[in-house]
Amino acid sequence: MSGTTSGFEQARKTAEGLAYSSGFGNEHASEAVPGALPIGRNSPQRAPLGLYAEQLSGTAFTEPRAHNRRSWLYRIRPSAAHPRFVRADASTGPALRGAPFTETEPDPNRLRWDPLPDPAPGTDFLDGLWTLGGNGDAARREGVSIHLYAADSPMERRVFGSADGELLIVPERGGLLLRTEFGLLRAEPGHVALIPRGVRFRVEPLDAVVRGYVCENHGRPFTLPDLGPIGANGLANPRDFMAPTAAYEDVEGPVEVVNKFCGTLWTATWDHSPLDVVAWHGNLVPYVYDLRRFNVIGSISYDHPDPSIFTVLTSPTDTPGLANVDFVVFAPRWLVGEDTFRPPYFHRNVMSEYMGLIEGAYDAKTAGPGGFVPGGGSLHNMMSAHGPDRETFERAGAAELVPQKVDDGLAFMFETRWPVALTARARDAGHLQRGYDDVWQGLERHFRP
Ligand SMILES: O=C(O)Cc1cc(O)ccc1O
Ligand SMILES: [Fe+2]
Repeated sequence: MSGTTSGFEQARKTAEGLAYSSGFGNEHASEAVPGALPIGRNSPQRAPLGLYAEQLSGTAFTEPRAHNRRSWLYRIRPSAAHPRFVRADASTGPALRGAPFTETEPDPNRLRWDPLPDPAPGTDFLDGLWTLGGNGDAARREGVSIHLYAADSPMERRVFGSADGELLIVPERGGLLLRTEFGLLRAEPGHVALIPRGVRFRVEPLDAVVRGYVCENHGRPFTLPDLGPIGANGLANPRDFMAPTAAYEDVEGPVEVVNKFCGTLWTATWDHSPLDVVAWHGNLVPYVYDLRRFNVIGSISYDHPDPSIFTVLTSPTDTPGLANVDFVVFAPRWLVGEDTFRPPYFHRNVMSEYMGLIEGAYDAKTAGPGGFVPGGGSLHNMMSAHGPDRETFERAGAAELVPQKVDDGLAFMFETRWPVALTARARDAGHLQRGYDDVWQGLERHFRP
């Protein structure tokens, strides 16, 4: 079916009033049929209601309890009952690529893209994935892949999952209904959805055209950052992360299951839907989070704090304090700094920064066509000098420093430990802006010794 009005209206109806279970990292539990969840044990001799018990591990069995993530799924058939996967041909996700990224040399230049072109009619979420680039190596479970998507059609009799990492989906235009093994999530622009590594799902657009960004995290699972002296509350509060409640598909007949594995896509046609989980419990679950619930903390005296203060989720590495990738949001907030240049400062950063815009404008960049626009993105790789454009610099240097509400936009950043190498497609894209460097032209010398 193509993206007909009735398609997304039906999906909207389904998405209305979805029930969620709240809390990041909790031991959640849910059953779609009473009695489906075994009590007091994970793997009884015979699971209730004739279901199969299956464990899904997101961390090694032996990782410390505080980091350990796993869930138990009670399903109509075990995932093991599937035919052989074969390499997907180029017609499946033709613009999707994986880490390691070797098509181009990492580029020290500041780069910016306009939004993806509209999808060809009949494009579903998976076919609509377009990889910008990334770093690390999916097989070594480190680094990230950065994708964008544009789609207009539901994934029908088609399910996707990435063995390469969890997927942080950031809708920018149009809502998504995510039908996952754990149940249904609705993600609208301003929300993010987090699908754990390997969890299978399919996407139905809730609007005629949907567009957004995806951070595929090959490293350790995203977690909430420590709060240190901030205290016990603040930034993204755990209770605002919503897990689905169990909902299953009892569908026989061919379903294409696509698996992203070590950077490439593999496909198999199953004789039933893998979204057949009737009950589950555990702490490895998908979430949806409303970025507007982010509790923004910043300076109430002077200076512009580093953007790490805006970290929603972090994927740690073995080096204390060093992230594989941080997901950072620039949410509505007050600026009150005295004798302070209030927008982001000029800087060169050892980390590499990919930024996107969900709506409105970003306070370091001039809005409007040819600028940093919703659906577009910028890449400032390791040590690339960047910061406010000329107009912003001049405006902020002359501004009267009264309290100012920044509430005209929602921007985000994937900040990652290694440079992002582009796909050839991203390097050669028609929507790559030429002349991005010019935004820093005309920053004249004012030095008067
Ligand atoms: O480059 C950017 O716009 C992101 C950013 C924001 C900020 O407030 C401080 C540093 C930084 O890298
Ligand atoms: Fe930056």
